[in-house]
Amino acid sequence: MPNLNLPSLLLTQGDPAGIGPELALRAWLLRKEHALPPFAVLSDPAFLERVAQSQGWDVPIIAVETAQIPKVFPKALPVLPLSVSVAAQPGRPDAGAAASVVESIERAVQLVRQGAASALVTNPIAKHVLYEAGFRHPGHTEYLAALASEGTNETFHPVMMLWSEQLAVVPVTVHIPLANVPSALTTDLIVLTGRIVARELRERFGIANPRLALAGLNPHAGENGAMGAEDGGVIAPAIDILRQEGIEAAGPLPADTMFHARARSRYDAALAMYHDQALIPIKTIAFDEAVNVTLGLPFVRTSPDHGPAFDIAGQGIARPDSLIAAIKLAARLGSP
Ligand SMILES: NC(=O)C1=CN([C@@H]2O[C@H](COP(=O)(O)OP(=O)(O)OC[C@H]3O[C@@H](n4cnc5c(N)ncnc54)[C@H](O)[C@@H]3O)[C@@H](O)[C@H]2O)C=CC1
Ligand SMILES: NCC(=O)COP(=O)(O)O
Repeated sequence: MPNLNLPSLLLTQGDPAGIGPELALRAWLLRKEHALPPFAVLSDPAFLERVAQSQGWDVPIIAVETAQIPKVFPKALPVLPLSVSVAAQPGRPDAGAAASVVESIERAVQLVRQGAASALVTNPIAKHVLYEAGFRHPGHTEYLAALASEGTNETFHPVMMLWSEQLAVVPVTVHIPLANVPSALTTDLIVLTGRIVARELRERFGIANPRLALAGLNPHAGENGAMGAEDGGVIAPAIDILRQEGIEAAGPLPADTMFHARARSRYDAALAMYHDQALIPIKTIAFDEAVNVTLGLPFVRTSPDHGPAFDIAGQGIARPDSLIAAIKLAARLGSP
């Protein structure tokens, strides 16, 4: 049975030509099996009806306001209608759909900030498609931080964490070209990221004394400076500062030997220095289960670990596991 006592979640539409819309429908179909909390999708109800029909899935869709989500959820997929209609051909991304993608994210953030829902689960977007339409943020992670600070005097440093039962990883630098990583990597940035991760593992994940492991940047963590200066000159000083603040932090560790099973048992989260150093191990170990969670925001945001998978969109073969894991984690972290 779906657990109707849990607060409602909001799912964004994601790229309508990708697998996000069909995964939202699948998650609703699997709601009882996975005891999912009530959720609604911010999209065009007629578009989602067409997606369900094209797959031959029996998913009644009802346009709602947030207060109605728990009541409607057991019998139909609640949808918060957007101001625009949505049309898309599976696997054929079109920058013309960007307005609906962005509205879905913005309205979901607004509603969560107003307390009308407990957390946000974003469906995948293709960043290059949004860039074509003038979107200026590297991805959700950075965009959500900008939305979170709107109308306040606060700024938020968003931290991307990919989490699974087997491994949690955090890229310290995120959506930047590899060539820019060494100059973007500063002791301050690593310390700030480590503090946020330690705090949220404690406060949101309930780990009393989080253990962090920090990767080096260069082969063999720099081989005592012979293979790069960042490990000793930038990362090691950050680890010293984190330790002085009482945070358990190991490293800089050679990245090639810190992700096997025995090594993973020694830490709660690995801080990697760039995107692929973090995401390759977790997507190799736990592609179907891992969840992307943004730390450092004043609200909970999770997402599946994968992208819009245009190559299989509309075929009904995309696995809903990571979206379901994202819904479960959002419910857990968003519970009062
Ligand atoms: N949270 C987000 O919005 C994310 C967005 N992206 C975006 O995705 C776009 C495309 O990236 P790709 O590298 O192609 O990654 P992708 O994750 O969309 O696809 C990579 C491969 O994994 C497969 N795959 C992905 N999800 C699957 C699922 N649920 N079930 C079965 N197979 C699945 C795809 O079919 C493809 O072969 C990029 O533009 C990137 O910006 C990537 C990751 C997360
Ligand atoms: N590879 C993960 C990813 O790109 C997710 O980015 P975001 O849209 O969640 O910021």
